[in-house]
Amino acid sequence: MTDPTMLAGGPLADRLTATVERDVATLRNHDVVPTLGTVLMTDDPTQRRFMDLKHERCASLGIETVRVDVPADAPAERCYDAVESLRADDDVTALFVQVPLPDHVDEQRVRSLVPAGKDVDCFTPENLGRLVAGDPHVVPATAAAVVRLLAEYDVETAGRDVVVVGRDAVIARPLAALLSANGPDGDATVTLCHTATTDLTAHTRRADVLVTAAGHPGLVDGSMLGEGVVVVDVSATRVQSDDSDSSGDLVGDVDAASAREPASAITPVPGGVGPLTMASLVRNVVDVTGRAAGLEHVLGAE
Ligand SMILES: Nc1nc2c(c(=O)[nH]1)N[C@@H](CN(C=O)c1ccc(C(=O)N[C@@H](CCC(=O)O)C(=O)O)cc1)CN2
Repeated sequence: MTDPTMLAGGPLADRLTATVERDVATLRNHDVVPTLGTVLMTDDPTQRRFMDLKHERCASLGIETVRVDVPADAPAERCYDAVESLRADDDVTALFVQVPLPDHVDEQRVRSLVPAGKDVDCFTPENLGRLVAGDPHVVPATAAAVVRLLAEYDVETAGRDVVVVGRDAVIARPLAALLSANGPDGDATVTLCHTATTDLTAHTRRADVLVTAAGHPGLVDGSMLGEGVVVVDVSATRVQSDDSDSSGDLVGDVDAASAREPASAITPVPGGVGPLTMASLVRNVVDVTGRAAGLEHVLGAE
């Protein structure tokens, strides 16, 4: 048995982040301050931590932030108001809404409130439509991270069967659009599996590349995989560890121990897609800021 290649996201994230750091300095030299406004409406500690990490990363790169946290049980209007205030704030150049939102919040309404020009997550109907039509204005951070990871590790997608487990509009659907698009990093035959899929194993077993984004630890194990599959685990769910003092372990959807045997390559959790998602997000912050200021041409120049 050969050990699978570990598709580590950290080194790729470091390279991408270095380009962001340079471009932030360039924008600031032109008196433009990239500023990310965020909205978080959850009590989930893992989601709160992801938001903390975003703000820490922005601060370390010279990106200003405005953070609005809304209690999960607050009226939905509080969420809409938060997005509207960031939308109206001229100092805020980029806007991000963390999902999932509570059930009583109308996510479609939130999507429509985000201005397309400040959207760093392909969250608005306009930007999602452009992406599906093959003319993306912005590529959502997690989907961008998966595509970059596959390309950087020379995982071929053209003509291959990619199975995505998940069907949300922030990660799974944009990813399916990108991987099935005509051209480099695309040309795959993509199947989306979800809770109503009758025989998940039949799909996962014939995948050349399996991407899981379901948020269900242990949903996929080694017995459900075909020989040589490339496994990209997007999910990161915190589960209680044996050590009751710790805050728990971060795990993906795939049981990594049993997946090692059939897989030819696999992303670690943590340390796989997550770090690259963060880097892609700050890249998007700089790109939308530069575009709005008419400074697109100076980005990436150094
Ligand atoms: N609107 C969106 N909401 C959410 C998305 C998204 O892409 N758009 N994805 C996740 C949260 N997320 C980004 O927003 C995110 C997830 C994971 C990480 C990360 O750095 N993970 C590290 C571990 C970090 C740790 O130590 O806890 C890793 O996997 O190595 C960053 C951002 C849900 N919501």
